[in-house]
Amino acid sequence: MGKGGDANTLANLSKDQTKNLPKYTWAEIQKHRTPSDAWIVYHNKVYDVSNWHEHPGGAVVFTHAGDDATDIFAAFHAPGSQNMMKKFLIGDLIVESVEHKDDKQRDFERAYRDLRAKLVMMGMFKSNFWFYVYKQSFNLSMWASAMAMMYFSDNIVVHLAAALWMGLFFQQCGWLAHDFLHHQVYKYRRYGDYSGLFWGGVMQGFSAQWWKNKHNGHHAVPNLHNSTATAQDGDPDIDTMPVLAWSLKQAQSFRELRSDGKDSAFVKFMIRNQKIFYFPILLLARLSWLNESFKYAYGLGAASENAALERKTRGLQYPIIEKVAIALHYAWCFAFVSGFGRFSLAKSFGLFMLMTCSCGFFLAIVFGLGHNGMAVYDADARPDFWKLQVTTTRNIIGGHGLPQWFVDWFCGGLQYQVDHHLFPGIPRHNLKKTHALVESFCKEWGVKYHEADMYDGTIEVLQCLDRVAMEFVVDFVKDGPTM
Ligand code: HEM
Repeated sequence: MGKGGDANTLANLSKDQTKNLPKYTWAEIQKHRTPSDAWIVYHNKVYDVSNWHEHPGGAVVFTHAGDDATDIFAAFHAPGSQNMMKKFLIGDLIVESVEHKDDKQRDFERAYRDLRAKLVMMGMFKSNFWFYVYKQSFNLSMWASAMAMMYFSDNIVVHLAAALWMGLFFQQCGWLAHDFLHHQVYKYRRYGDYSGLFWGGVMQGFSAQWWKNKHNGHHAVPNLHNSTATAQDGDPDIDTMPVLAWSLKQAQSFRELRSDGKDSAFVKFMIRNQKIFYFPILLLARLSWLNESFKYAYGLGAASENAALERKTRGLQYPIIEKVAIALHYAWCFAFVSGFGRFSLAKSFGLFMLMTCSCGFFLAIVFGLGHNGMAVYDADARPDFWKLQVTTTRNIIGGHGLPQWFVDWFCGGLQYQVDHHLFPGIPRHNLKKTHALVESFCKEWGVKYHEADMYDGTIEVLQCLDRVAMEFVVDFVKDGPTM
């Protein structure tokens, strides 16, 4: 194990390519912002990636069409990937035309790129073999103990406890698959994919490629709204309409889909009461993800047009393994919830729902704490990479009776959500050290960094839902007929 990050990549590229290339203004770059007409900027060079659906990272490449992708590129790629960029190079950016950046902003960007290089030099991107041996052994022992409880006991209380324990096991598998599929663990990326297919597919029931499409998209544009209700240029994780809205604009977004331009009764009811529905929706999250994964892996549909297009044009990277992994998952789950053939259908279904809903809650509460109730941006108003990642994200700390060691274990590294978003390739055991540098960097450059414990963070999320619901109600009351 062990790998280095992408410290400084420009130098490798440009030697024989800089001469006689067309020069483009920033205004020109911004015109090419759709998948069929997509230009991106990387270290002041311009690349045309229009219709490049075969990109090994999938549709996420289009999230930065018409924009600067320098930092998001560094966040995702293995050293050496930039060599593949040559064939897309079409010109140079006229740096003076980038009017929205003053000298202070340029210094800031240089400083955070230097910080990244410093972290690479410090070995923060290198994983610890024994840490992951320990985490995987612990997870396997959770699985084996839940199976044994169901197999050996005839006591219903033990069966219920086993289903809950399995729900927690699924959550922990989610964190392991997350680390592997972000390529935090192995230098050789295929090993990370295989481990992700095991922990995410066989054990957790999710399609690895479905997850990458959704999760990498989220990382590229966290808390960014789609420009229209049908557009695919926003964060898929906050694409929760018509049941939850994270801003007034999002709450109103379904109007444009109706001929009368008004909100449906369903939207009005859901958004008005969204604070109440938040927890029940978390309980159902895993069911929805299982459904999306199954459809994606077996080619039966996709949750978004973006995912459907990626599935159609690129296919699955591991077509057989993906399908077998999910089939194996349901096979062992069936044995587990049926008490190895001893239980009635009703009891088996009840146990399935208990482990599925508890896992949904355990996973989604951490995701919610990570981003919900933090800043949301319109696609057009996206700030620079660092400010976007930091201001849309919340770290989770111990508090209100929950000790830090429990938070660390339960959140699986995502308690350092801010640091993880800035450097998704850093393995979780190095995030604490990384965090110290990130926090002081934010202080030095005046970027608002936020953390809260699980209780306070959840209150912030509910307050945000309530605030948006109130704004929405005021808005449609203002709009409607006088009573
Ligand atoms: C011309 C531009 C680009 C080229 C040539 C390129 C090339 C590649 C290559 C070779 C890989 C596979 C090896 C690796 O993971 O490093 C990859 C993966 C990836 N790329 Fe790109 N890329 C480009 C732009 C982008 C952009 C702009 C984004 C994000 C906005 C992006 C996101 C990703 C992601 C998330 C992966 C990892 C997928 C996985 O884990 O399987 N790429 N890209």
